[in-house]
Amino acid sequence: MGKEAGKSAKKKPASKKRTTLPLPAGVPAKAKKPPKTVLKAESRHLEPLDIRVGAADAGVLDRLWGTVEARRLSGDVENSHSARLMARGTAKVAQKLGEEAVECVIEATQGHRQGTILESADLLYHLMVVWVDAGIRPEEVWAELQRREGISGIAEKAARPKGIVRAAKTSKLP
Ligand SMILES: N=c1c2ncn([C@@H]3O[C@H](COP(=O)(O)OP(=O)(O)OP(=O)(O)O)[C@@H](O)[C@H]3O)c2ncn1[C@@H]1O[C@H](COP(=O)(O)O)[C@@H](O)[C@H]1O
Repeated sequence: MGKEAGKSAKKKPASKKRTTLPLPAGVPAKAKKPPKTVLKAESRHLEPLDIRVGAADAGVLDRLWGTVEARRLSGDVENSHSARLMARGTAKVAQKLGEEAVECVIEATQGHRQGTILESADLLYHLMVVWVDAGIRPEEVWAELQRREGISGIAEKAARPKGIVRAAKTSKLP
């Protein structure tokens, strides 16, 4: 067999992969199908309530912050868990937040709805202790959240100037 004939014999079968041809101007590109995990999350519906909610709303966070701040001012380490925790220093306060976050992650990953609610409450309590310890008022965080309202996370990330992101050594929101 000649050299050329050998080459053609070894020729791979034509790839079944579809090639994408450029679309004519004005024809919108077909939206890419989101990953399965995203579709699964989107298909989830709100479950019946696991906990009796009564008149509870997010205002409870403001009140909790106020209570923890009062405990900080009182310095009553005998009777207050919050005062005792803050007396152990910022590193301990932050460590507790991390631990509660991990516990919340475990419950959520395992799909334990009730456990996720309970761990979320622990997490938010310890977040309030972090804010009080750091001298942060809830309104400061609410204002930052409000500033971000309506800004798509994907669009915001795509719009970040790459050079600045590299210089700041962070990919977090500014
Ligand atoms: N929401 C909470 C809340 N959630 C959890 N915890 C306590 O957080 C602690 C977490 O327990 P852990 O064993 O994980 O932590 P730890 O006892 O510090 O143990 P170590 O990590 O030091 O080993 C428990 O003692 C819980 O009771 C809370 N303690 C208080 N609050 C709220 O804070 C208010 C003020 O509480 P005091 O500061 O205790 O008056 C209360 O009225 C509540 O509204």
